[in-house]
Amino acid sequence: MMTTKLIADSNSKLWLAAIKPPMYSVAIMPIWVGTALAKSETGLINWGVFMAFLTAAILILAWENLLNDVFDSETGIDKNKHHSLVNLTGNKALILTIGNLCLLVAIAQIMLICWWQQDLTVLGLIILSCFLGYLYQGPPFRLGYQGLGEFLCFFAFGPVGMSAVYYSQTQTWSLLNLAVSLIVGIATSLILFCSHFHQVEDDIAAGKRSPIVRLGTQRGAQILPWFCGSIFGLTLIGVLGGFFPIWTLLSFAGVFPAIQLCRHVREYHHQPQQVSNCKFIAVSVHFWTCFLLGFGFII
Ligand SMILES: C/C(=C\COP(=O)(O)OP(=O)(O)O)CCC[C@H](C)CCC[C@H](C)CCCC(C)C
Ligand SMILES: O=C(O)C1=CC(=O)c2ccccc2C1=O
Repeated sequence: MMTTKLIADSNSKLWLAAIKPPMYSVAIMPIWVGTALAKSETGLINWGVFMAFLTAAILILAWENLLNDVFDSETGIDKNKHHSLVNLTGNKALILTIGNLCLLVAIAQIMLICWWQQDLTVLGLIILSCFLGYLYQGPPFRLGYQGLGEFLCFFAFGPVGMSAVYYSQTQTWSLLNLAVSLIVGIATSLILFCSHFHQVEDDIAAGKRSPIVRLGTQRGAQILPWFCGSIFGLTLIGVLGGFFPIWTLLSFAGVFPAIQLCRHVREYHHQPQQVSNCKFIAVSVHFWTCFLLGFGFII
C-alpha cells in the first residue's frame, strides 16, 4: 500500500517535471509586456487580440517543448532524463502528434488576429519565431547543439516575438518596444543558459556543445552576474535616458532572485544535483523583472 503511494507520488512528480508549469510564464511575459507598452502609448487594449495571442503563445511553447522531447529522443541526449515525455509515455508518435496539434491551434488563433486586422504581419513574425524554435532542436539544424540556442531564444522571445505582440495591438512599430524587447529577450535567454549547468555530462556524451560545455561550469557561473546585470543596466539606461517611466524601476525587484541565482550557481555550479534547480530561480528572475516592467508602463 505504502509502496504503491510512493510510486504514484514519484510518478506525478515526473509528470510535473516533464510538463514544467512554471516555464509557461516565459510565453506569457512577452505578451504582457508588449501589450502593456501598447496600452501606455495608445491608451487602448484590444482584449480579444490579447487573449488570442496569450493562448497561442502558451500553445507554441507547449509545441516547442513536446518537440524538444521528440527530437532529443532521437539523438540519445535524453536517455537519462526520466521526465522526458517520450520516455514517460514510450510513445514518440503520440507526443509528436500532440505537439503539432498545439502548433496548429496556435497558428489558427494567430490567423484569427490577422483576419481581425486584415493584415498578415503578425502571422509572418510568429512563423519566424517558430522557425527559430525549430532551428534550436530540429534536424538537420539542431543549432542548440552548437551552443547557439541563447541567440535564437533572445530573438524569438525578444525583438521578433515582442514586435508581433506590439503590432497585434497597434498595427504599427515602436522603437521603445524594440528597446524593451532587448530586456525580455535577455531575461529569457538567461533561463536557457541556466538550464545547461546540470546537463554537462549528458550533453558532452551526445555531442551537444552548450555554452556551459564550451565555457565550463566555473566560467559560466562567473558570467552569470554580468548576464543578470545587463537586464537591470538596460532598464536603468531606459529610465535615466527618459525613455522608460520611473515606475519601471519596480522591475528591480528581480534583483533579489538574481542575487540568489548568482550565489547558488557560484556555490554549486559543479554539482549537477544541487544546481539543477537554478533554471527555476532564473524563471523567477524573468517573471518578476518582466511582470513589473510591464506594470511600470501602465501605471
Ligand atoms: C525547448 C527549450 C529548451 C529546452 O532545452 P534542452 O534541450 O536543453 O532541455 P531539456 O533538458 O528539457 O531537454 C527552449 C528553446 C527556446 C527556443 C530557442 C526558442 C523558442 C521560440 C518559440 C517557439 C516562439 C515563442 C514565441 C513567443 C511570442 C511566445
Ligand atoms: O526545459 C527547459 O529547460 C526550457 C524550456 C523552455 O520552454 C524554455 C523557454 C525559454 C527559455 C528557456 C527554456 C528552457 O530552458
